[in-house]
Amino acid sequence: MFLDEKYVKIMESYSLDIENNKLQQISYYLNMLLNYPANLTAIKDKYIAFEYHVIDSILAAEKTDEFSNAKIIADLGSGGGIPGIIWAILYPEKTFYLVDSIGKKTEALKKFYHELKLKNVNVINKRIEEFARENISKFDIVSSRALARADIALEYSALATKRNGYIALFKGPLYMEEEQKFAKKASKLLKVKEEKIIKYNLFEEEQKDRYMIIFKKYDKTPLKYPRETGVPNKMPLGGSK
Ligand SMILES: C[S@@+](CC[C@H](N)C(=O)[O-])C[C@H]1O[C@@H](n2cnc3c(N)ncnc32)[C@H](O)[C@@H]1O
Repeated sequence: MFLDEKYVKIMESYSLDIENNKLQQISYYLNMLLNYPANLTAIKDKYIAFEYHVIDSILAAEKTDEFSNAKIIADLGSGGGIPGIIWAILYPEKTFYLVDSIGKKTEALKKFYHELKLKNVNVINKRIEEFARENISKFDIVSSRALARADIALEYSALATKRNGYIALFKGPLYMEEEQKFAKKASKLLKVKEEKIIKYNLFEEEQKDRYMIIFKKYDKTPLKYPRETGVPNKMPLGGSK
């Protein structure tokens, strides 16, 4: 399989060392993602997409210690498969559940994992609120990227997370400025606690700050959460938008 040297250079610039066969699979995935007939990502330049989507997913996982022991992980609102498909390529020994309510996205995800011959991916076409009620305390880590404001993402994630497991939210700097106060209110109700904030940078020149916000589930989440489908987003636990 052809491997674009520029991807290797980008990886090196972040001091990342990924086996060649995995990098080839990631490059094949990115090619499918960017050329898929339905629009799955706004970014059309493959090198920018590589940095914005792929490096973001890799750095987030590598910098999160909790990730190394996790065996079963959910990616809520996976869209075109970020981070779920990239993580499934990188960590074949872990099992991933990728959830999205939009049928054309889950169809694309099924095609991608089939083409990539991934054996560790489950794609679920469902609203997250329903998925959570059917998968209580199942996951070591429940993660999401660009899904919703932090308090809403927490309500979606908490029930399906194991006790002493983690919720991992991909966020930008606006988390501290705008979302943290909402997340705090929701955390108390859901029995989760913000444990740490992991910072990393994307794009050398612009130094784009990215954050993984890690919450620990310290007790059982009351079964009334997540509330009925659509309610978490309409009436967020942290207060009105
Ligand atoms: C902005 S996209 C992000 C996709 C991907 N995680 C990424 O970073 O590129 C958010 C995705 O979440 C899905 N989504 C939002 N709310 C949802 C819900 N309540 N249940 C299931 N999927 C949901 C949408 O369909 C969409 O594909």
